[in-house]
Amino acid sequence: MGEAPAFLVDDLQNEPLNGFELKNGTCKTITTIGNKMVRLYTMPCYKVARQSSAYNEKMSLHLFDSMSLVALMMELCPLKFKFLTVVLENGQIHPTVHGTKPLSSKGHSAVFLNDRILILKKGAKSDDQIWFLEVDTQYVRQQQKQLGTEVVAWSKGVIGNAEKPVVISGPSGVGKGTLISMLMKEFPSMFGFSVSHTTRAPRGMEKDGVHYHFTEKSVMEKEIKDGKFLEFASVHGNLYGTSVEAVEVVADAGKRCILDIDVQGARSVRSSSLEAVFIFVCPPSMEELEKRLRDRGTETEEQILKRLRNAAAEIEQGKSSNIFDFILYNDNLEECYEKLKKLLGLGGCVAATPKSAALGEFNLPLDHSVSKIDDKIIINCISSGLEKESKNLIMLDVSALKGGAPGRTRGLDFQAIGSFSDGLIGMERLS
Ligand SMILES: Nc1nc2c(ncn2[C@@H]2O[C@H](COP(=O)(O)OP(=O)(O)O)[C@@H](O)[C@H]2O)c(=O)[nH]1
Ligand SMILES: Nc1ncnc2c1ncn2[C@@H]1O[C@H](COP(=O)(O)OP(=O)(O)O)[C@@H](O)[C@H]1O
Repeated sequence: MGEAPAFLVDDLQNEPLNGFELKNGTCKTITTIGNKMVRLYTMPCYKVARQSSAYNEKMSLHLFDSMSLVALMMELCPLKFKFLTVVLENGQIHPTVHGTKPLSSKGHSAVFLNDRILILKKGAKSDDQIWFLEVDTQYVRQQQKQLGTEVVAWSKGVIGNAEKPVVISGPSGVGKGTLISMLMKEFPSMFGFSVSHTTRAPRGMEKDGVHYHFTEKSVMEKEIKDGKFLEFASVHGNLYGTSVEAVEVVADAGKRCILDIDVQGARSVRSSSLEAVFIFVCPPSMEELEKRLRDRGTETEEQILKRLRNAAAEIEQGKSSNIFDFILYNDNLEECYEKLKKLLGLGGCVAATPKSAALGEFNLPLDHSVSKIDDKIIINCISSGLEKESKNLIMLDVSALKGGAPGRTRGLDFQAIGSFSDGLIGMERLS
């Protein structure tokens, strides 16, 4: 994060170009988005001789196209290449770049989609082929307003949709962790836990990367500034937060994500673009809550008292705010668990199989051309056989995009719509 992207943004008045222009074999893709002109540079077969002795062995001479070149230059010598900056009006600025940028590829095609650019990486693996560079989306505009700088944001494109994540909140000691563990144990292939970051110290049995990502306050604050977090809050004197990646990796694995976060975090998620189911867990009484906290034996007396003080306010907010879709009373554990399953649609004996969010097999060959008709991107894949050249047409539907930067852009759909060779178009060759 924080690097400048591989394009220039010019003032429109300098070169009034409307719409989208993709010049095959030339060095750039030009498009206008909002009040910016975006040029995506491609430099096929650009020769890079490594100067730095530290890298001599690994990469003395390479042929790079734009994306691999850019990826490497940003990593190895970011200051030397001015084209890795955004130019606005008369001045140059380095935009804040959110999201994870694509790694190197053998080339790319780009398609303009009003507020963002769709990038198809050539020869990449099926789960790494489709990327979006957001230039004027709601997320980008929000971030620009907040940060007071130009912002662009990367997100990876994913075929299909993920199931709505489940946000579970409630006071400390109410039984959230216990209920979540039961769910994950009974439905291991269906649910995945969003591993939060926290600045609190690990408890005896807690493992870094499993229960939490234990981190330093200064590190977490920097990552929050870089846009890595979906939400964060100060809870019981420590910083807690859900990284964008923590939720996306669960959905990438085709699982439904469960978030155990406090009421402030739930409120932030509610007002974010992430659609989720919100559940608040209440104790049967404050006395029972205190008993559970004390019996758990993981906190000092001071910490217990702090958690109990915060509990009353949390319960009031949980019940009265319109953040939560459901309120569950955790009196008898088994009964509460059954209710939880029911409201997640798991009431019957057989649990529904989650829809896999993983990418289907979609291999974009090096040789292809791209065109756009409304919300459909038509990719014309050309492959040369022994005797003749054949072409396959793939349609990528971008009409139902969901999510987006700085995480994943979901809701993509693709279909093979035909093939043609010898000038005949159709699913079958006519004889
Ligand atoms: N906002 C927010 N709250 C979190 C996150 N992770 C955990 N929490 C909340 O922080 C509070 C304290 O969590 P923890 O220290 O594990 O204690 P416990 O709830 O007593 O087990 C709980 O209310 C959690 O739901 C997070 O990523 N974001
Ligand atoms: N319904 C229940 N009845 C009695 N004890 C419970 C119940 N639910 C959870 N507990 C116990 O209460 C303690 C706190 O539960 P935990 O899941 O750690 O809470 P939280 O994650 O909300 O802080 C644990 O020792 C757990 O075994």
